[in-house]
Amino acid sequence: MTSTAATPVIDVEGLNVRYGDFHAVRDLSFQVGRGEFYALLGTNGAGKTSTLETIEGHRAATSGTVRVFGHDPRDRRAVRPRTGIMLQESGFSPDLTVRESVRLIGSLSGRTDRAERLLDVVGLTKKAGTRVSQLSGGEKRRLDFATAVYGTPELVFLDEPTTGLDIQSRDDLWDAVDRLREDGSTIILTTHYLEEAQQRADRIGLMHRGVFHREGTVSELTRTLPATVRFTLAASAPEPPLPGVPQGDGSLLVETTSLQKDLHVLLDWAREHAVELGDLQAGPTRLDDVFRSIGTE
Ligand SMILES: Nc1ncnc2c1ncn2[C@@H]1O[C@H](COP(=O)(O)OP(=O)(O)OP(=O)(O)O)[C@@H](O)[C@H]1O
Repeated sequence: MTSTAATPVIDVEGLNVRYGDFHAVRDLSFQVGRGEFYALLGTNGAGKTSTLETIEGHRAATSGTVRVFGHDPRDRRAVRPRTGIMLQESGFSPDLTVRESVRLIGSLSGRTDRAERLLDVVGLTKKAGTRVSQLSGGEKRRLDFATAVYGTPELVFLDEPTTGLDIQSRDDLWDAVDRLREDGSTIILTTHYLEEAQQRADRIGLMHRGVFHREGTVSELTRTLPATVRFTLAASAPEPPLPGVPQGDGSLLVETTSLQKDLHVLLDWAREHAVELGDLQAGPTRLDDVFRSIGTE
């Protein structure tokens, strides 16, 4: 889904956040529609946390308007029952058990759910009676997720949700997010694992120094940067049809904005001349490349 619904779940207009003289978020505007998966990404210090804290109702905007479900996010009674938040650092009481933590934090949300269901979702059933102080870092993260999605909130904030999780736990978490989406939840993700956002987000806001460097779907973000084709040629091979830049490892690197067309040209040429393209690799533009381009533009 790429379009925002008529009434956005999140509506940010001309948001500014200042810390004294420092202007951390500058005239930021964006909307997130019902059921969308939106990733807010950016360089260190870009203003993501300042923006999210304002949307979550934890921080007042210096100027501009922020609406969540059409309400001021600091109107906790209107917004909190519809929202689940997985922060980077949890505030669990170390003496409570896993089950007690889910029940306590879940009950504060005003929603209903079953702690056993959530513990099963995050693979903590066997740890239900364990005290939080005895959980590993990854287990605490899974508990964070369980409490954030208690009662299937309409809007879920996931702040670096997979940090510290092993591959199986990551896959399980993303499966659970898929199920939330099937139930219609809107997801806001921040992460430094760009491939997670690239694979899953409907739209991405890429922040740098308080503004959007780019905003749009993954293909809108990557479209303007070239993809790459890399290969080696025998010394006796004729001149290839695409200009390649020799690399230190002896390969040739071709940058292209029409990957499929240029690959055809190259493969047709290789067949025609019976040339072998050694170690052939073709890579689409990735979000990492867009990030790297921030420093060069
Ligand atoms: N309470 C504060 N007082 C003064 N400056 C602050 C405060 N909080 C954040 N800043 C500054 O505002 C800028 C944006 O910070 P913010 O935490 O929103 O960025 P971020 O995009 O979340 O960064 P990161 O990816 O490094 O976590 C940074 O330069 C930061 O130093």
